[in-house]
Amino acid sequence: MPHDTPAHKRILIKLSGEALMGDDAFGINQAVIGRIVGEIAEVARMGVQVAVVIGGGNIFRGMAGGAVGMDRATADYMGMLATVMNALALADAMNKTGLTARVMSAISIDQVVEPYVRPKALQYLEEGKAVVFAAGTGNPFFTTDTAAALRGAEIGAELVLKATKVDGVYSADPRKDAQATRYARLSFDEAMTKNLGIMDATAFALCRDQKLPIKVFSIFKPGALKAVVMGADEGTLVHV
Ligand SMILES: Nc1ncnc2c1ncn2[C@@H]1O[C@H](COP(=O)(O)OP(=O)(O)O)[C@@H](O)[C@H]1O
Ligand SMILES: O=c1ccn([C@@H]2O[C@H](COP(=O)(O)OP(=O)(O)O)[C@@H](O)[C@H]2O)c(=O)[nH]1
Repeated sequence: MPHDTPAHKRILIKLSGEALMGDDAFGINQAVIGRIVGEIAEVARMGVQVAVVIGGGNIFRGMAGGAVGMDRATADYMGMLATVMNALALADAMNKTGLTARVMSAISIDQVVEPYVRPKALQYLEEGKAVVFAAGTGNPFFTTDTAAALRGAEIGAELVLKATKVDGVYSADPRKDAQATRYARLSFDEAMTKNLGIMDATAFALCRDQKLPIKVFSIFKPGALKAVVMGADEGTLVHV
């Protein structure tokens, strides 16, 4: 049911690294980042407290081609460092739009960004600052989707918003199966037993146990983020 005021007070947005590439083959596209940040700033101006977990897939992924033959943990640390680069770019763009952003990293890299300290993150959110969580969970063998579930639970977010390339959860990967149909809502158990592939099982399990719902929506659809925040029927809701 749409509201006149935001339906949520504190949200955690998971932004895929690949969303920052736009149509480029690699890296960060400033025009794309500017547009995404504009949408985030709009919901922040409505009084919603915003935290972001940023991915790194546009630069490096522990499981991708560039890491073949590498020790997995080492490759994953490279992936986490990639998310730090994205976090810096995102916070820079946020600061330019008038939002005040703070980056907090799960691995210590003190000359570059401050470490993740939960009470400090909560303080920033209360002050209306946007907090960008970098370096995922700080552990190899995890993903930034799991980091989103973890940080979302830690900061008491009411909803995890998975901002991605597709406009919801489908019966099969819509990029591979044209017959796939989109769910308006589904339970965590369904998402996990059907192996729907949009998020990893660790992230789903953590959100399920913490009763933290997830909205999957397209970051490429203008206005979709605001619609989700207003409680509109946008994307797919994954719930307990
Ligand atoms: N059942 C499904 N419903 C929706 N998307 C799916 C599904 N299975 C796999 N996907 C894929 O998951 C991707 C979204 O996850 P995301 O984490 O943003 O991408 P990536 O893993 O490439 O960073 C989409 O690009 C989509 O192709
Ligand atoms: O807690 C974490 C989060 C991320 N990563 C590494 O960082 C990469 C980039 O993150 P992810 O693939 O989740 O980014 P996205 O798909 O959102 O762009 C991953 O492939 C992993 O190699 C990790 O090891 N631990």
